[in-house]
Amino acid sequence: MLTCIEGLLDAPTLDAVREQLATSDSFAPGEATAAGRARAVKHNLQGIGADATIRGVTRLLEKQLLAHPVFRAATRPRQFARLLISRYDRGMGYGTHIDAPAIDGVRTDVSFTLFLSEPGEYEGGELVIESGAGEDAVKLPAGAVVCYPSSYLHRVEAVRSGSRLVAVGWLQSEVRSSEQRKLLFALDSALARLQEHPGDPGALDELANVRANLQRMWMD
Ligand SMILES: O=C(O)CCC(=O)C(=O)O
Ligand SMILES: [Fe+2]
Repeated sequence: MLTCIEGLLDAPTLDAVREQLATSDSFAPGEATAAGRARAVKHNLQGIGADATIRGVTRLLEKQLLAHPVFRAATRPRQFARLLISRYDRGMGYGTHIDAPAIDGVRTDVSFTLFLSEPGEYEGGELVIESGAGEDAVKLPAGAVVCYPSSYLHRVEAVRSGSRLVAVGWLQSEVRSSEQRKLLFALDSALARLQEHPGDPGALDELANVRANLQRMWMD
């Protein structure tokens, strides 16, 4: 399941982050932070983790992500494995790969991309995610995040013009199974909708769906 959350960063935070990264020259070839087969297909620039600006930005972004109720409900974070700032200038991309199962000893259950550039600032650069149902090409407004199970193959199409700036990250979830996370997320969102509008028919459909899926899961 893919979850897209718009407006995760508010405008002042987004502006501050972009300003700091625009004046930073702390980017290096991204191959160093890829392992295995991914290394050969990774062509981008990466914020250098030891740099004070990059560290400050990644800390701030982690805080914002953890403070967002929908991000929390969708991912149920236990621990971030890593957060990286990535830049794709013209001609750069990242071929089809699977993310490492663990980073620095932390299991990766959820991968996410937090967009820092507006879609109109670059051509190409779609994040294409291969879920069981086919491919989704994702290109979101600045300040939005997409979360997906780390078990999905994915790629970043070559940037044809402009520059694509994102924060990418991985986390271990309190709920290891993506199927179970999806059910809990559906329950959370139905409950929130019912609290707001008692009897909301969309929320009742969602509850009926969760019930049927649980029954299917548990029935012999
Ligand atoms: O830039 C992105 O949206 C995702 C990059 C990616 O797949 C990775 O760094 O492993
Ligand atoms: Fe990846």
